[in-house]
Amino acid sequence: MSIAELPRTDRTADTVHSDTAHPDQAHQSDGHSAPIARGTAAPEGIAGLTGLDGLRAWVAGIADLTQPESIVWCDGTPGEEDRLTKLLVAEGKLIRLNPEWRPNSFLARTDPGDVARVEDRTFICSLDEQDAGPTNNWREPEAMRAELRDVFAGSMRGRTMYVVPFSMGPVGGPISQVGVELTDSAYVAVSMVKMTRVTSAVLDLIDAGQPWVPTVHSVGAPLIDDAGVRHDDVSWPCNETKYIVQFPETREVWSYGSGYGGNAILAKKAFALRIASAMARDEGWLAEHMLLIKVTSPEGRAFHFAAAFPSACGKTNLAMLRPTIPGWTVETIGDDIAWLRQGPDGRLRAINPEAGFFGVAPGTGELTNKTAVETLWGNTIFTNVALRDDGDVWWEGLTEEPPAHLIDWEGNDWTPASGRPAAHPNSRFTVSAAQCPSIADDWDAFDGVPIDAILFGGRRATNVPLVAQARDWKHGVFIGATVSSEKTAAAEGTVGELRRDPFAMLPFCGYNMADYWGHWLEVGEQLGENAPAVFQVNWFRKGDDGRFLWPGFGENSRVIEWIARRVEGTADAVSTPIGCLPQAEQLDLDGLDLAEADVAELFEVDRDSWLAECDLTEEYFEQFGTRVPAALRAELASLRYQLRA
Ligand SMILES: Nc1nc2c(ncn2[C@@H]2O[C@H](COP(=O)(O)OP(=O)(O)OP(=O)(O)O)[C@@H](O)[C@H]2O)c(=O)[nH]1
Ligand SMILES: O=C([O-])CC(=O)C(=O)O
Ligand SMILES: [Mn+2]
Repeated sequence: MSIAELPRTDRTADTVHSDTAHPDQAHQSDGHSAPIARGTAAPEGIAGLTGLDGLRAWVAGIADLTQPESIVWCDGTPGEEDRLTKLLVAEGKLIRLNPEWRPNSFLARTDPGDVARVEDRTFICSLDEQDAGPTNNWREPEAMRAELRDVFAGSMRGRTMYVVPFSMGPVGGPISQVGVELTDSAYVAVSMVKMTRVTSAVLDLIDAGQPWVPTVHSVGAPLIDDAGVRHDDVSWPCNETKYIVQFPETREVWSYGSGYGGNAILAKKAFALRIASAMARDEGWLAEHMLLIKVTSPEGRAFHFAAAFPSACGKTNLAMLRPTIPGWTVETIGDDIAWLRQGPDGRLRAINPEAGFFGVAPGTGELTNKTAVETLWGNTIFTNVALRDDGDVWWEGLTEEPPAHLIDWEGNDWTPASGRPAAHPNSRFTVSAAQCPSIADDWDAFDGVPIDAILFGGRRATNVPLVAQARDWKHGVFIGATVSSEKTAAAEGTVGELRRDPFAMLPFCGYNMADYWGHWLEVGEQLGENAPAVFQVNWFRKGDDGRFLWPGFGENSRVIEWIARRVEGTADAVSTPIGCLPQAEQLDLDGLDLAEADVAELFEVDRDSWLAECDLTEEYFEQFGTRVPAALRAELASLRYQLRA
């Protein structure tokens, strides 16, 4: 057996261990207090918790607080995953899919109230409110710690607490970081194994003194109540009250009440973006909501692009793009998060810190994203998709014709006449990156890949052209800072509402957004001549009749080609106030059935609506006061000047 089962025998978390456990895990913990009980938000991070002793003390402290029935240390081995998924099936928390169609794959159905990220329950608890900024929910750290102490007290009673040590990025790599998630959800533990590098090698790094990020997760549904009475479990335990809390100074995460991936797989949005963005600010690098691809031209030249699009705006699809134009290939490096740092050669280098994909199911089909469909052949956890009568899964867009009968994501009978989606719009798949047929050979390169271009995108029915190139880095930062996009089902709220989502980081920036823009400007200065080219793209512009003007998906390769040619210096552009656009004949539209009027509209820059957009930008900047970098105000002034010319 590869897991150390460590049942608690009393409140000091005495442990027994299996003979295959990491040698140091066998050490009996001594019930030191956890960081939550330190009573101070002093920015010493986990300085007091270095080494394995520090880790054990922290685990014991959290166990004291949350009172789990047993503690299991995870090491990410296949045997462990098998054991956990079998347990989840036995508990009715996962449905095993028909192995004939989908080997070693499972379906989870969440509570209908726990289907997406909860942005209004996501908190940045910096010491100074101004450091969280107006776009984050701020709470005073001490007050939040007191509140968390209350909600986490006894929250794991009757459950197992999993200790999940993980590396973001290749273990020991120069851009990588390590962390540990404590969770009372086996679904989350298994998801972490697919999404990150869970291995006992992380414990060796911690043992050697490497700093690590502590993260705590509880579904907030103890099985034993205050009177000591045991209750039956449910298939998706969660709590109506939710907290997703980041302490950027002490680099800690606390998540309570939700089992949904974006709220509970804490290595992902909470650590790799909210905490990591604050680390990156302090240390001179970038933690971004970006996909990473390697693009190879017919002549064999390789380019690497990073692209930031808001949630459910096409990152996974672009990361797995199948070019429709001859001679070009696109390979996948990452689909959601990138960490970027200037390398010894002066260039900006990027890694994908994750090791799996937590992708949107609806809209993923043979015609739109065949690579994803192939990636999902087996070893996949599906959440909130529909179940077919033959024991396989289905979602809107997987096939053109829906099956005649399904069980929908809420467990009810469904037919095409039901008049509601069979899969939840934010239903997801969780699968390891290694299974992706388009994964690049160097996707897990120790020191990352050199970035040639950065793309910013959003979901805009109007105004924003198919593609435009920023004049320089500063203009690029202005474009990134002012992106607006229609809201999607990836977060609770009104779908379709237009909102500013700077750098696609609105829900993920762990500090003041205006300071973040300033940080980007500084990184640009540091990169100088080596700074990547910056572009804006929009696959989602619509005609008056409401249909998409651009076919998107594989056809986006035509835009990728133009971008690569711009980087290479072999494609021309026309200068407009908002940036450099391709002339129609410079973009390869061969074989596309596009009306001339539609092409014209795709590239239209309407001066009046852009001037109106400038007014909104000025208004938007106001909330950040004097923290808005002067360079961005200058960009706004220059844009207005050119639009009025
Ligand atoms: N019309 C159109 N739709 C697209 C295009 N690319 C992606 N989509 C759709 O947009 C939705 C979200 O796409 P994803 O690629 O999963 O988005 P994402 O940015 O990875 O989303 P997160 O995982 O939430 O960060 C899916 O329903 C896609 O089918 C495109 O080029 N055109
Ligand atoms: O975090 C999540 O729930 C999924 C995701 O990638 C996003 O919303 O950007
Ligand atoms: Mn995402």
